[in-house]
Amino acid sequence: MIAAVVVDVPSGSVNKTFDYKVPSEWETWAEPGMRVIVPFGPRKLQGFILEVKSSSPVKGMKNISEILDPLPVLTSELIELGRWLAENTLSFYITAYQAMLPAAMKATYEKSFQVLQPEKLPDTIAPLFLASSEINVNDVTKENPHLLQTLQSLSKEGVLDVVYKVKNKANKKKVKFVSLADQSLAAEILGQNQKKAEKQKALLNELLHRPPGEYLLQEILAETGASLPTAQSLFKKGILTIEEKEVYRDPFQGRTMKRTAPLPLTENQENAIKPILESIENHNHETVLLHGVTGSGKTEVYLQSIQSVLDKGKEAIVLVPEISLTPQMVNRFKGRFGSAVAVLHSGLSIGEKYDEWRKILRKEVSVVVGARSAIFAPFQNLGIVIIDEEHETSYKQEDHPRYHARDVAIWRGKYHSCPIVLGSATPSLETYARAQKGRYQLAELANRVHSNPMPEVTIVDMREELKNGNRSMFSLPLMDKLKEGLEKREQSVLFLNRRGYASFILCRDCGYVAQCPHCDISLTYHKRFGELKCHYCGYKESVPSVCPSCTSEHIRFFGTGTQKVEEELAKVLPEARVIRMDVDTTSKKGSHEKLLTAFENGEADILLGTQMIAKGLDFPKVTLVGVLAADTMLHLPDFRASEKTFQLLTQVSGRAGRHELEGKVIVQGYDIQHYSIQLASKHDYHTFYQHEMQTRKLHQYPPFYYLGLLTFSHLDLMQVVEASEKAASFLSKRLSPESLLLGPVTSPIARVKDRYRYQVMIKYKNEPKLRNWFEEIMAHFQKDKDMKELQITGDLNAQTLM
Ligand SMILES: Nc1ncnc2c1ncn2[C@@H]1O[C@H](COP(=O)(O)OP(=O)(O)OP(=O)(O)O)[C@@H](O)[C@H]1O
Ligand SMILES: [Zn+2]
Ligand SMILES: [Zn+2]
Repeated sequence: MIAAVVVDVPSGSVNKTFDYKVPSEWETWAEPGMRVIVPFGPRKLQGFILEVKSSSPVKGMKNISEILDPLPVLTSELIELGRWLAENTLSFYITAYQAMLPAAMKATYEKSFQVLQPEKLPDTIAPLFLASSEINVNDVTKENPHLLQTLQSLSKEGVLDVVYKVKNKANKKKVKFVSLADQSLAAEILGQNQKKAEKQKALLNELLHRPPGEYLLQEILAETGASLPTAQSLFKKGILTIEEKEVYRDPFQGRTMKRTAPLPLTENQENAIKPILESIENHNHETVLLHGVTGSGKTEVYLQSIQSVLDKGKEAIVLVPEISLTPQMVNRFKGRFGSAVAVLHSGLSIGEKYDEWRKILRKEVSVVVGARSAIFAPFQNLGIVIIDEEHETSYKQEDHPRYHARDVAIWRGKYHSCPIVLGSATPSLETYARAQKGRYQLAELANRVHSNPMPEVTIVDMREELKNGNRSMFSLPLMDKLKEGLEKREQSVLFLNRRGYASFILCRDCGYVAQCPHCDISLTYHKRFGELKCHYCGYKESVPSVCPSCTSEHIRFFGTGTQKVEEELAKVLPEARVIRMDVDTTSKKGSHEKLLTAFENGEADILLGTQMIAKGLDFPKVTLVGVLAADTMLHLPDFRASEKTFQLLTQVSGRAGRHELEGKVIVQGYDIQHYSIQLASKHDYHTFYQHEMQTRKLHQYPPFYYLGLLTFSHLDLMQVVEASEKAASFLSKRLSPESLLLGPVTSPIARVKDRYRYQVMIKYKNEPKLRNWFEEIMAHFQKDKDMKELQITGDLNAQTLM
């Protein structure tokens, strides 16, 4: 039997399978999708069996060294998906497969020296091998780096051997369980009148009073004050059984979840769920866009759709952006489906993630709630995928493999003939446009549940405030409302948009922000060169000392941090209790949850935070939402700036007045006339969509064009310029006349880790060979010896140009 194996070397020359012999004793065992260890040159590497076959034209095949899994970890579906993924994201097969599995399953490699001829060891080296005939290369490098060269030459002479080992990080957690082995013996000991057996008796007493069965040894010891040796001596006497068993690390241990029952759906929800249920019922693939305003009850529609999938014995994946994967969110799913739910997110330890993932593989759960990579959950009977907040940019992975979870979901939906539900209050333009064209079905929830009104939004012009002598970061209307909330004992949320901070220049008198004359994009301030620059076309100008629009001298970089806001609050509202949530206060594990719970329990009046408080939160007592700098993001060098601003303002406003109490939103900013702010305040997605589509069309951006992006980086500026120019001219000779080639220009982040970055951008509608051209360019420079240090990344559907 022959196994075709893809090995763990992410490189163009080995981006294919290699044939290995399967030793006859493993023939009944080896299957596609299993991890194996194989010899590769002098090394041993981890790999995946992609195929087993009976013959191979290859001569002198080596044997597989080891099979790591008792069962395939990649299903046949995932093997196929990995191929598609690698080809469409221009990444290596091995990278695609590794992205589908928990990090714990990726091998680490160890190299060590082993003594073959001890008598030939020189005196300088011999002491190293006193304790063992083998030493780890890493230990040598750490402790005796000067000996490394000698060791290497000794291995060339055959005195030492170099041994390569593959280490598996995936470890299972084992825990001891205890039970009574002999009830009558136990009773006997309890009856004896021995003083010193006090602890033994307590232990036995505890077990005798519990229903027969096994219990965590740790727990019984803690309960009775007995020690491990006490238990062990009872085990030796045959009174107890102690057994080690594998357990899952449970990040939700000890938490009681209130079970929830399905709510009777409103008429709107009934209409919205119809196309989803139909797709489930008819067993056909359909992508449904669930466009529902904040608080319209989208989650209940998800829950009931999942229920109908589970009723059919199938499984469900729910994707949630990392940032809104809060305990509150998870509880809504665990509360409905209990232990049938696995959770995958980056807050879990490597071991916890591995355990959650194995529950899926072993079919012990049927619902997964997780961030982007949960889309690869190895379900074999998938019945639905739900992507909540589908517009979130975090669904696109900005590293190899550069996949978008939405595309993977739709691929899997076709494979399993099941519905994909994209939910959002502010769908991405791409998605809404597809729904308009009929490629997706559109289901709308235009009102909040029980017709709660959308909160009233007031926009405050901070230029006016400044003119009237208010130099504080809080406008008068916001101060009034904050005070009112305090008096009424209601809660407020203050949101500070930190992205885009200090990178642009703003006139505090007229709101002027410097724009590129060619690209409709704000210019970015480069402090080092004292200039303003366009990251799309390379246009630059020097920093003005007075505002070009109103000649004011109040032209400066803009920015405030949450900490500063907190200090200000303490000055103007000393009686307010404030919880601050930002990267600093939530870095410790569990702190995120602790802060939210404290706020929910009414331990604070004001929740102050960044992006991380914008989404998914549902607090009944929140009546006021204040947005401190609504327009900062507008000036990022990003063609999605308006869309992101609209989305964010809508999400933040959605936190107010979701229950009985009426909500109010105050939005502060300088550039408040901008349509994304004006339309968000009116909760008018449709007009925003129309307006933004026109802008995108005019400037040839998605969804009218796809963006292809090649990024080059090199330590040497000349090399990177040369390579990117060559690539641009190669492409310009081949692209169809409808496509546009822009660049090469420096990347928005012009240098990372001392590497200069350049990019070439292609705006295209239909360029079926673009993938091949990108591959050709990459292969060309890989062969070029002078370009060894050059790195190229390609993206056929870039979401951002950073
Ligand atoms: N059919 C229903 N009957 C009664 N209450 C409902 C119903 N559906 C949803 N709700 C309640 O309405 C509130 C808002 O619903 P939900 O959070 O699902 O909205 P959403 O559209 O997901 O909001 P967002 O996009 O802001 O997260 C929740 O408290 C939910 O329990
Ligand atoms: Zn001005
Ligand atoms: Zn420009």
